[in-house]
Amino acid sequence: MTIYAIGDVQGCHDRLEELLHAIRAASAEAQFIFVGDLVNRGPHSLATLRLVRSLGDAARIVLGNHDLHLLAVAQGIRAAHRSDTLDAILQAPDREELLDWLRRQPLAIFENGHLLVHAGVVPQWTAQQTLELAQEVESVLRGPQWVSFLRQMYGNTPARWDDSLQGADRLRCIVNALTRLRFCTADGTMDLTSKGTETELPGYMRWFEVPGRKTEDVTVVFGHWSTLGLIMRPNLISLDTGCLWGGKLSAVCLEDRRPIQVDCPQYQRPGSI
Ligand SMILES: Nc1ncnc2c1ncn2[C@@H]1O[C@H](COP(=O)(O)OP(=O)(O)OP(=O)(O)OP(=O)(O)OC[C@H]2O[C@@H](n3cnc4c(N)ncnc43)[C@H](O)[C@@H]2O)[C@@H](O)[C@H]1O
Repeated sequence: MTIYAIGDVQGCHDRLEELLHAIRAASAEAQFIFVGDLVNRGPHSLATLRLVRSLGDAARIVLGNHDLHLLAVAQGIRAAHRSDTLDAILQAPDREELLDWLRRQPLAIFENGHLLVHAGVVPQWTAQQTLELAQEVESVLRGPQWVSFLRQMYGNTPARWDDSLQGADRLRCIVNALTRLRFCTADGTMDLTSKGTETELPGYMRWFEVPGRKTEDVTVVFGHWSTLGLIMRPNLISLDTGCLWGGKLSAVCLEDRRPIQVDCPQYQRPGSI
């Protein structure tokens, strides 16, 4: 089975259609794993959601922070941001089916030696532990308490994972690592504010450059961090190539690591948000 991981689409539906076309030209039976942030800030979030859902069993996704943001806005828990492009989804006749489908998606997937998450993994977590912790959040999102979970999801604390964390703090820490992490310290303390490629905060580094992180034995595939661009290392693939910002939309074949990219017009100007 040929599987392509696909980076952050963020509502760039037409670019996604072009990318899927290019992938299928290379491999007609290809399957897809999206690394999250299907929606928001780009022009066609509704069409993107419908397209990915319509792929059925051929597509899997992990949830990103913008996908969770959509769920929270739809429940009236968060106000829409001025740069949001979610209105068409919120007004769509199939809104409930789409949102119900979205909230049942995982936050981490393991596929043939690859761990796929939206943003990152703290250094203390093994791949197996990451999947188990993701499942804790997934079961809440799929269950009757999902709206109250979203109410408690926001915030940057606790900044450091501890196995003894309980309740909302535990779930928030898991969500923040999997969907928002960029920089952390060697002991896994997260900085959830810096967005560039480097941080000047002493002791903080890119999460995937923490020496001895426990996911070094698998290939972690992630999106979220558009300023990094495409990174391919033996045990790492970074896939958000700034489609939204006038970069590219990228896919990488998990079997042979062949990248396929399409160029994107600039929908948002860097620095304007
Ligand atoms: N538990 C939780 N707690 C809090 N919030 C939660 C949450 N769960 C979900 N959320 C939600 O998360 C949402 C987004 O938060 P934000 O903080 O707004 O978004 P982000 O995903 O961190 O950054 P962004 O989307 O700008 O990232 P990118 O790498 O593309 O871009 C990064 C920067 O790079 C810049 N950039 C891009 N391309 C560039 C280029 N070519 N040159 C220079 N700069 C560039 C851009 O200007 C941009 O500022 C919020 O709506 C919130 O509701």
